Amino acid sequence: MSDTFVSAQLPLALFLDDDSDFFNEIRFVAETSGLCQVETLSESSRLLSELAQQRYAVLFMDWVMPFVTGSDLLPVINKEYPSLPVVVMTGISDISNAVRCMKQGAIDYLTKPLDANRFITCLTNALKISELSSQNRQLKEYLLGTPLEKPENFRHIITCSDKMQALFKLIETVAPSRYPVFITGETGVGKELIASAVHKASGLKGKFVPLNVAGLDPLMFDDTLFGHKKGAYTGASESREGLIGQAQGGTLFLDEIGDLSHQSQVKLLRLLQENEYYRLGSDLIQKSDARIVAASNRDFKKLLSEGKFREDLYHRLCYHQLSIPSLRARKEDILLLVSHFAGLAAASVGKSVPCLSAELQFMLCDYDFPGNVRELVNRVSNAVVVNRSGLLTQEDFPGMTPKHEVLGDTQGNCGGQFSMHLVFPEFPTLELIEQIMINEALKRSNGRKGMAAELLGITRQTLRNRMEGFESA
Ligand SMILES: Nc1ncnc2c1ncn2[C@@H]1O[C@H](COP(=O)(O)OP(=O)(O)OP(=O)(O)O)[C@@H](O)[C@H]1O
Repeated sequence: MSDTFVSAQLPLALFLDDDSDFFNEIRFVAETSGLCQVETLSESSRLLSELAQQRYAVLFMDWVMPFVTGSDLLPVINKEYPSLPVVVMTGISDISNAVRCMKQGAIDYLTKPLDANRFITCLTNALKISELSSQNRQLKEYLLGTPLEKPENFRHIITCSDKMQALFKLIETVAPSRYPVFITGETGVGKELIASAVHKASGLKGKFVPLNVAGLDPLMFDDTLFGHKKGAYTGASESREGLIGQAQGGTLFLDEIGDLSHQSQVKLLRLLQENEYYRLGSDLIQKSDARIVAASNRDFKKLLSEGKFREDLYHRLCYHQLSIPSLRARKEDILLLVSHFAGLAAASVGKSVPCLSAELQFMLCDYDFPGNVRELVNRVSNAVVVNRSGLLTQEDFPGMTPKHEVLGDTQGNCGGQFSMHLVFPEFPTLELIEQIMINEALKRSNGRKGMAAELLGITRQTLRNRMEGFESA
């Protein structure tokens, strides 16, 4: 291993090459660039033990080397150190080799003899990628690692998903800033709930004022948002404050912002730029300090490219962005939400909370819920109201097509229409069936034992005992 060059604060780049003349050239250029410290290695067989020390920000690696070649090493490096940017260096200046390296995961490709400018650009890019992936890692650790500062701000959102926990952490980070927040997510994922959590976490003393802008023509938008002066138009017998006035010192939540007319987009842009507005019929400037939170389930890339939404307004609105995962991307929430809303629905009609048959639980977890939580709430509430037996089954959820066939009949009993000989040529033992069911439940619940136990209709402890039974058998 050679000496270390330049300042100790700089990131460390490792150069692997069996040609020591080439090292001198590299060292000189990298050293004078002041971008990084340089270490060199000439034996490719030592590379993996060197990387195991996790000291390097980037790796420049020769492709053609005796014994262990670049093509032997690259797949291993990508698997073991996926965030380490690797640049391949070789004397073979053919495109197909370059394409091969990039396909195997190299971020760039340099040909020898070295072009100093090209080398510096490549080094700068590699260091930038390394910095970004390290920031990304730190952010991920932060978002998942530390507990929420004020979990009470999120109490009304039912979830056990890590993705939602990470979103809550992000909300705690951005909420105190006064800049706009843009919330995206499919219909029914809970954008309004998240907007109100942003307001709570912001600590703003004013009110949370929601406005759904879909279907508001420009005049209605102006009147609702900005208010009017008495006599502003025929029928305006009293002056009206407007929602932006009500949101003073608080948060204005603009839902379905993708549906805003062009004319209203201009008005909103002015409000965001100047924090000023006029009431209809008045030439007195009003000041606003309301924090704007907007939401949409529309495809903004498409709206922008079709010219249906102003780019300048979009960029102002999405100073901070929050993206809510769909329910099918956090299936672990499904049964939790079902049981919460079944409890609420039962209480609202004075019934006791019904149980869920095992195959219904399978079906619910298997279903995609295109309407997300809203669809789940509606389906569960309807099922609880119409059910009379106290056991919810597939029959109580009409029109829901499971992706996979569910074993069993609609009464919650296994058997019925199911042709067992198609699956088991020989009659299976109960133990075998149990093992298959437990494996399937663990698969569907991504290994979460609590949820798997719920799916199986047994306690977590029973599941644990049965699994231990298999292991010791
Ligand atoms: N995690 C959750 N916990 C409890 N209730 C939820 C959750 N997510 C959504 N809901 C409920 O689901 C319903 C739909 O949520 P919301 O209106 O916030 O959806 P949305 O994303 O704004 O939908 P749209 O894009 O159609 O306006 C509401 O009744 C909301 O309270």
